[in-house]
Amino acid sequence: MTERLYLYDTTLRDGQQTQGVQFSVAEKIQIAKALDALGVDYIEGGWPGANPTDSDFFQAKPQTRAVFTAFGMTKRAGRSAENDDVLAAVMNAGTPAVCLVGKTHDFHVTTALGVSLEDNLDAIRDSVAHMVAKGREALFDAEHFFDGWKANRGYALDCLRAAQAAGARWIVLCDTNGGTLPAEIFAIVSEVIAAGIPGERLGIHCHDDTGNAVACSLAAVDAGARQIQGTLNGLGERCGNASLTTLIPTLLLKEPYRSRFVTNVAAETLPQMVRISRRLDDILNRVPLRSSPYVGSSAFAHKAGLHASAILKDPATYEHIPPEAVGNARVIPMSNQAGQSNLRARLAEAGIEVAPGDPRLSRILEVVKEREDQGYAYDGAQASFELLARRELGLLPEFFEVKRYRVIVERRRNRYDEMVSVSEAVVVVKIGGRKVLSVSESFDGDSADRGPVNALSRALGKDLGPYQASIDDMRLVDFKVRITQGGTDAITRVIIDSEDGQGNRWSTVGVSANLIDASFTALLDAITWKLIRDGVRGI
Ligand SMILES: CC(=O)SCCNC(=O)CCNC(=O)[C@H](O)C(C)(C)COP(=O)(O)OP(=O)(O)OC[C@H]1O[C@@H](n2cnc3c(N)ncnc32)[C@H](O)[C@@H]1OP(=O)(O)O
Ligand SMILES: CC(=O)C(=O)O
Repeated sequence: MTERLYLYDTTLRDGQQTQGVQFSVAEKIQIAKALDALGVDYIEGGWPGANPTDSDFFQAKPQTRAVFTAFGMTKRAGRSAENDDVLAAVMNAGTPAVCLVGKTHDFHVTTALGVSLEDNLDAIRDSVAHMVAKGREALFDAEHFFDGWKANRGYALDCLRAAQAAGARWIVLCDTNGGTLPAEIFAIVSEVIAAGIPGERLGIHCHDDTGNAVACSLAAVDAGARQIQGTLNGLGERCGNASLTTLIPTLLLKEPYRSRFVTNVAAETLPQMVRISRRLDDILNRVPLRSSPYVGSSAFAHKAGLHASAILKDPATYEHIPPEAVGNARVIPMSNQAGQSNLRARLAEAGIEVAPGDPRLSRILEVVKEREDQGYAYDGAQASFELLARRELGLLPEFFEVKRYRVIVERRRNRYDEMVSVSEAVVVVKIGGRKVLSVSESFDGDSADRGPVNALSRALGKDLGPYQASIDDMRLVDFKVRITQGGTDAITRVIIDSEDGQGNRWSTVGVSANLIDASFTALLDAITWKLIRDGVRGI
């Protein structure tokens, strides 16, 4: 028989405690809607009263199927729950559920709160009873529970019992400092259940300080807890919380969870995981983590020749699930780890069929390996790889020839008498028999200079005659620089990501001892690849 497992999302509260993350009200609304579509049971929206954004968000929150939850802390000593203004702001948000964090580690009660152990028990009892009396579903986040258990298990348990007796629907065991390991979590949750707090009322809230938040959450479920708290992409204080982006596919696809439990997340929603994860990164303006389980762009990337060879025979040889199950895609990148199998797969993706054993395949592999030895990296720059292969196969048309280019960077005063930098680029290309000179400044008068590479990109893309229509919707979206060897022989590798109006995105690479030359090579590849993709004919 299957058992119900509840998912509680705290992206909008603990996720907002991530260093560098600050959601606006509009962003919180977008994320709440995405979480609701995903099917989590609870959405913790923030701490009303703690800051204007959270207060405004609770006023503007969307209608959701998920139970909307406001977060706060137990009442402070010396006043009743009824008269605590911080708690009143939380209750005034009017949510059907309220989650209050309270101390369960004796050391924190005496040191952080500076109150007696009995006063803290009163605060838990009184605050939970207050929520229940107001008709709210009450959750109690037992802060530092695992450390508290190890220091004084009798007291930690008394805190849970106080919340239980006052009517808390859920008692959530928090590994607040994130230092507890999975086996210990399993043992302690088992002992808590044996001590009389039923698993159907227990939740788990883990932090990832040892990289084990997901494993710890699963260990708590193995021991009997029936609610998991987590965040999208594992956002959260310090190293983050248990990632729901990892947990949800695990619970739905992996045994014993798949057969034992049912969650509110429908199997049909699973292929949305990559989209939801990337949407959050977009909102945060973060580059998605390639190595994220299930949803990262490398989660199904098969770089090594042995892997790629077997994958082409049967993907199950090196994949734990089909990538489509979570909305991801298989990638077989080219690099110096590759063999002919990677190469043929990549060429086929680019629409180039080459027969097995064709001697040109070995030649392309040799060139890739030689160039990677010089500092190129093709596994993150597939468009440059395709151009290299086409060149060796005689399939690269000539579009234009770069005769020369120049960039200057000048510091000068603007009209407000402020010192500003101005980058100016000149590019001369020959298209057919015609020479074209283009000049561009990456400065619009008053605002900040956008740099020499931006100026070069604008000059190169300014007038390419017959090709202009194809490149007009191109834009440079990311620029990464890496020094591949230090000292006076330093080599610079530049990777440029470009995008067009149809949302296609491609990466190109350039390498040189000179940053500008490396950038120019990558820019040139970006334009050439776009012309090829658009089926433009050469001169
Ligand atoms: C484990 C977690 O992550 S819980 C979530 C934590 N989240 C946050 O802290 C973000 C939102 N917090 C805030 O905006 C502010 O801290 C506020 C508005 C809640 C409080 O601000 P301030 O009144 O200025 O207090 P400050 O932040 O300096 O300190 C927290 C106070 O709460 C007390 N406190 C901490 N936990 C609890 C608790 N569970 N119950 C009652 N009081 C508590 C502390 O002892 C401290 O009191 P003190 O000032 O008398 O020493
Ligand atoms: C409540 C919470 O966020 C914690 O204890 O980590």
